[in-house]
Amino acid sequence: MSEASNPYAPSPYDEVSNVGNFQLIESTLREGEQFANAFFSTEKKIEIAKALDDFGVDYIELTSPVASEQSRMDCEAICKLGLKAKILTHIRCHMDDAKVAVETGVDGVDVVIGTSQFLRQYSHGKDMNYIAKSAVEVIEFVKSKGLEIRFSSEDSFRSDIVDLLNIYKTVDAIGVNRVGIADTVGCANPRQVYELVKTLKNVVSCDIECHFHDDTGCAIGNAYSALEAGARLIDVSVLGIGERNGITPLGGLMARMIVSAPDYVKSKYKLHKLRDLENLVAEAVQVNLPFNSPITGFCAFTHKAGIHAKAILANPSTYEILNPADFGMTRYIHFANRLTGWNAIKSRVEQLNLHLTDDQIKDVTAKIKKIGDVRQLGIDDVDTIIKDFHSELQ
Ligand SMILES: CC(=O)SCCNC(=O)CCNC(=O)[C@H](O)C(C)(C)COP(=O)(O)OP(=O)(O)OC[C@H]1O[C@@H](n2cnc3c(N)ncnc32)[C@H](O)[C@@H]1OP(=O)(O)O
Ligand SMILES: O=C(O)CCC(=O)C(=O)O
Ligand SMILES: [Zn+2]
Repeated sequence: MSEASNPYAPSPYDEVSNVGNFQLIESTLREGEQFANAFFSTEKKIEIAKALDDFGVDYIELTSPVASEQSRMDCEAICKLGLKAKILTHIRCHMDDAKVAVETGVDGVDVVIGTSQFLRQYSHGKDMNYIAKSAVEVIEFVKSKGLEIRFSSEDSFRSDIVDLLNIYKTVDAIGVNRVGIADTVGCANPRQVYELVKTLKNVVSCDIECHFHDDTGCAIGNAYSALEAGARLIDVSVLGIGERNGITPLGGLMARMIVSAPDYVKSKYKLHKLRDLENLVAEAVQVNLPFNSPITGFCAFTHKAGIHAKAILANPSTYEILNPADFGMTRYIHFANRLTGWNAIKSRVEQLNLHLTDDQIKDVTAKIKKIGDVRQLGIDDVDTIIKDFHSELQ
């Protein structure tokens, strides 16, 4: 489908939308390292960074170099790989951290500080004046080293809107490359995201980056809303790994975005590498790929009920918004169950290279459903039922 005739594409009148012009800040090696199971050796970090680069992400964000001596050395090692993606590290809004960060060889620094009352009171204990003063100091210092700098307000959606807009205005005025909005606790909904991004867009001239946690299941939807409202960059991690239940997953966002901006997504990202990338990270953090992951979940392109199977066989678009071939995947018609129908069984009969009339196929389908009523069926069971039925007719 061309983007002009695509009903899921942004309207041409929607001037602020970046749905067809977004960038990814890939944070598996920063936010993802905050996932409960994560421990990445230097070799594993390098393998993941190379795979992310090959996939085509725009930025790779790394753990703060002040987190530990090895974190600092790993940051330096990844910077030396000469990847196409720009390398960022993520630090607190403090000169001590900034001084270490700029020596690692990164292309840019992502600086963050909590602006909500919760974090101001219980995390760093600083007021907005102090935050603004230290932000200006850190930003000017990082810029003086010729590096990209992003300023982000942690817990943006529970921060006072006037405080937020003031601090963003201040950092924009001194030439920050991006400002970040962070839904640190996953409390925001798509409408709130749209409104905040749209408001911010009228206040700053730099790009807007967004970071969404998935505590309430909105991380992909919120990312989409942010882009619709004019945000340019979205933070993702492979499988969404991060603090608690994580952030916007790379694969899930690709699924959403390919529907709305197919040409852009297909030309920019090597989508057929997604499964290998997810397997690499899943193995590194010792989890299985979730069954319900968009695209790579084991049943993401499996069709089971007879009504679905019939229509899918006639035209896959009936029950698929994503084309598995775009991701190097294949669809599967699950016919070994009592919800099957004669059209699915007919397709299996043809695969087995047997010849039965439609009435005969309906009879054998009834047999399959009868057995499927009393026990779980496997492919072999159904093939045997079909072959026996066929032999008895000879
Ligand atoms: C929402 C996010 O995910 S933000 C990114 C989170 N990433 C990390 O935390 C990186 C890994 N962290 C670490 O290795 C450690 O926490 C370190 C090295 C950064 C700090 O370690 P410690 O000095 O032992 O402090 P600790 O972790 O107990 O507490 C955090 C400190 O940072 C301060 N702080 C927290 N956020 C910020 C901020 N954005 N800007 C400046 N200072 C901050 C807190 O006030 C506290 O300082 P304190 O020593 O005066 O109490
Ligand atoms: O730096 C940011 O924008 C986000 C930091 C973070 O991980 C969060 O607030 O959840
Ligand atoms: Zn986060």
